[in-house]
Amino acid sequence: MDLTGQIANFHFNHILLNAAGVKCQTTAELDQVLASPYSGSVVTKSATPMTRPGNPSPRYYQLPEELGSVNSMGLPNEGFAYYLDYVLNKKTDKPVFFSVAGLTKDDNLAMLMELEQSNFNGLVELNLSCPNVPGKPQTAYDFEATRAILTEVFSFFTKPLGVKLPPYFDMVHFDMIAAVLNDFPLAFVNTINSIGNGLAIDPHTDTVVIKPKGGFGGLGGSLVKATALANVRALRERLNESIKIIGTGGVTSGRDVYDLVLCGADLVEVGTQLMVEDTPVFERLEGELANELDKKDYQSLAEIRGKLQIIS
Ligand SMILES: O=C1NC(=O)NC(C(=O)O)N1
Repeated sequence: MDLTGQIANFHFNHILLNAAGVKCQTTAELDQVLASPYSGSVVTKSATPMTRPGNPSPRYYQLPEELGSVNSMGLPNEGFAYYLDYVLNKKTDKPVFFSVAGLTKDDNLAMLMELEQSNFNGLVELNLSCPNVPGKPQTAYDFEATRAILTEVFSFFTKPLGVKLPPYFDMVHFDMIAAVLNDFPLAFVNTINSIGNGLAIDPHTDTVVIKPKGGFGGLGGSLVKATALANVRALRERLNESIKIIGTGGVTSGRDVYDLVLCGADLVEVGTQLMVEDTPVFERLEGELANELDKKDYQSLAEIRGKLQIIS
């Protein structure tokens, strides 16, 4: 059974990997994801130029009844140089994603320039959608700002680059972001980032569940699955076929992986459920995915990729 994926010149023997932010802040975590026989890759925690402690704790909360998670981490990371050192020296035959999330356009441009001039031979993800830095907007909700930064980036960047997008909820917004992205030689888009600024309440104390921003945080896990499917499907229908899609959000079972591929995903990322189960989740999900394909006598993901049927 062929459960592989392809982005640019990179072949992935398995389509599952971590979502940026989960199990990827330290070299030990990155090594553990890469070491899983069922992960196809790893993505680093989104890097800022300098190390960052992030927001005050509690800043991550697992919702009851496996509904999902709320987070306001605030981009805690070891700093750009730490991850560059890791990816330049790590021996692996799996493609690696390097995620950057500068707090300013200049920070993003500086990090991308350093990556461009380095010997890094993986894929780069420009995170335009972190919802958790107080006072900072999710850039990709501003279509002109997104066009402006991509114009500057592609004036010098030649390595495989993708963007991490926030979820959109309006068909016109799908049209507008696709019109921007189709003007650039992107290798991929990764959709969705968490659904920004949700709120959860502890019923025992009548209190919010995380400290930053009065309790407002990004939503992940099963409660975001319908939005993740919609964003993968809408962008697959609108983007040039040269722009591949990483589907992220709402994955807790092999059927969820199958559904994202049905909507057009080339790779699939796991966030909240990886926090819950750790790296054994990759083996469980791939096994369940293979069972789903078996049920319908499919031999490969290629047979179902983008093949979601509508009611005519
Ligand atoms: O892009 C991000 N998305 C999230 O949901 N959380 C992290 C963070 O807060 O660092 N960043």
